[in-house]
Amino acid sequence: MQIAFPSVKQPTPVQRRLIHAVLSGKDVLLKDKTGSGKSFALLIALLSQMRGSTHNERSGTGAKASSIKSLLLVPHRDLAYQFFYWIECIHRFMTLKQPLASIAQILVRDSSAPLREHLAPIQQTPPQIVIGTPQAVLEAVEADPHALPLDGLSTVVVDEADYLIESVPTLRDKYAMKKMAKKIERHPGPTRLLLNHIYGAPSEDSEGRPRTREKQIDRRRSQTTRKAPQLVMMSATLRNHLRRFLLADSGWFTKGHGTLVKITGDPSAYYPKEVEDSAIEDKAESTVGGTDVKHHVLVIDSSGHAHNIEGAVSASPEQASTALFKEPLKQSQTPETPEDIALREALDEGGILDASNYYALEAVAVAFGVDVPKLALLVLPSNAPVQQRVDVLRAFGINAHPLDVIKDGNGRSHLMQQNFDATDENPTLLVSTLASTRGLDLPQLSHVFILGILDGGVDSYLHVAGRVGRFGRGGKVISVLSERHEVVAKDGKVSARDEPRMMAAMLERMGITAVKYEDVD
Ligand SMILES: Nc1ncnc2c1ncn2[C@@H]1O[C@H](COP(=O)(O)OP(=O)(O)OP(=O)(O)O)[C@@H](O)[C@H]1O
Repeated sequence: MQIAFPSVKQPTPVQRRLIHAVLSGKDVLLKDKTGSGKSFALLIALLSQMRGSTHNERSGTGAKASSIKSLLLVPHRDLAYQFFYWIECIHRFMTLKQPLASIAQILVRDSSAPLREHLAPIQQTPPQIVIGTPQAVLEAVEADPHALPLDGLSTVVVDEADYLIESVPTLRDKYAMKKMAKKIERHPGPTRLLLNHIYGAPSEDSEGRPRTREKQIDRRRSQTTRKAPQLVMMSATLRNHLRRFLLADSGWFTKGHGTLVKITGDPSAYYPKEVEDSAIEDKAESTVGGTDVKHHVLVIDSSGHAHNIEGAVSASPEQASTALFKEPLKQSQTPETPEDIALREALDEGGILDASNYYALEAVAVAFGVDVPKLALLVLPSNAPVQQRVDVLRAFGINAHPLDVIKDGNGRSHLMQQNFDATDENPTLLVSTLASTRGLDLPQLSHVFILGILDGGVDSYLHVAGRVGRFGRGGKVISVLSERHEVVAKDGKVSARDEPRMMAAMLERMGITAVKYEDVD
C-alpha cells in the first residue's frame, strides 16, 4: 500500500482504532474532522476484512464467495468512484492478485448508463465490496429483492451519515419538530428505507405508537438464523439529535453492552445532552481539519465592485508574507464598458446569468488567476447550471471544467496526487455543486470558492471548507456573495436577501473570523 500511497507512512491513532473496531465486527460510530483520513482507514479495514474472509473461504470456514460482503453507501457518484480508484490503485500493487471486479464494484445512478448496466456485472461476479449511492441500491432491491446477492453481507457502512440520514434537529418550536418528524416518517429518504430493508424497521414510530403489522419486521432483534451485518457510520459532523435517533430509535444498531465502538478524534465531540445543538457543535475548529485554513468573504456590489465583508481582519504579518496573492484584485473597479456588457449578454444565451452572477464569476476568475498555483474548486448553489458557469469562466480565460471524477481532465487525474506543492502554468478550476463535494479528496487543492450561501448553512459550509486543509495542510476558502438585494419569488412576492448578514451570522456560529482578502477594500 505504501507504494500506492507513499505519503501514508503509518495510521493515526484514530485510524488505528477504526481499523481495529471494524475488524472486531462491532458496530461503529465515528466522528472526526474533515480530511483526517476516516474514509481511507475504512477502506483499509474493509480490504483487510476481505483478506481474512478470502482465507476463511479457502479453508472452508467462511460465507459463500457468491455474496457481497460489504456495502459502502456514499452520498454521490463521484465519491463512489473516488473509493473505487483508491482500491484500484492499491490493487495494482497487491501481491495476491484477485481480479479487481471480484474485490469492488460500483452501483450508482448516472447518465452514462442505465442502472441495469451497472447491476449486470455485479450479478455476474458479486464483489466483496459494493460501493453505491442509497438511491441506486434501493432502486435495485425494490425492483427485485434478489437483484443484489446480500445473503452473506457482513458489514454496512454509511459514509457522511448525517447527510444521508435525515433527522429532526432540536428546536425551540416543538410543533415544527413534530411536523418535521411526521414528514420524515411519511417520506423517509432512501438510506432509511434501505437500512430498514436490511435491518428491519423500528417497531414504534417517533411518538411511541406501535407501527402497523407489516412494518413490525424488527429483523435485527428477531433474527435467529443470520446475524445482522455490522453497521459503521461516520462523518465530520454527527450532531447529538442524529446520534440519539440512531442509537435509541432507529433499531439499526445492536443494543447491548460493548456492542458499539464510538470513536472521535476530538475528546469534546460527544457533548452532554444539555449542550446539544448548541454553539459547540457548530465550531469550525472541531470539524474542519488542517492547521492553516483562512476564510475570506468578498461582497460584490451592484456595480461589480468587490469588498471584504464587514468585520474581516487583516492577515497577520506572518500570514501576509506567506500569502500567494501576487497582484491586486482589479476586477470591475471601472464601470462596465459596452464590450463587457456585450460579452455578458453573449454568454447569457438562456437568460439565466444575471449581472450579480456574472460579477461574482468575474471575481472568482480574477482571484483564481492571481492566487491559485495548481488546483481550485468552485462550489455553486444546488440549482446553478454548472456547464453554463464553466463556459463563462472559460470565456474569462480560466481553465475551468465541470467536476466529474470519471474523466481525467475533470477531476480523475487530480485524485490520489501525492505531490502536494505542485504548481501549474495553467491551473485548473473544477466546478461543482454542493451535492457532489462531500467527502471528496483532491490532495493538491489549495482554494475553495463558494458562490453565495449554500443550502444547509453551517454544516454545508464546514464540509465544503473541509475540501482544503486535508491531513494537516493549509488552504483558503473564499466565499463570493452579492450585497443585500431584492428577490422575486415564483408567486411574485418580493423579499430582501441579505447574504453578507447571513454569512456573518454563520461565521459567528462557527467561531470563524474572516480574513481580509488582500487589495480589496
Ligand atoms: N495515515 C495517513 N498519513 C498520511 N496521509 C493520509 C493518512 N491517511 C489518509 N491520508 C490521506 O489523507 C487524505 C484524506 O483522507 P480521507 O478522505 O480519508 O479523509 P476523511 O476524514 O474521510 O475526510 P472527509 O471528512 O472530508 O470525508 C487522503 O488524501 C489520504 O490519502
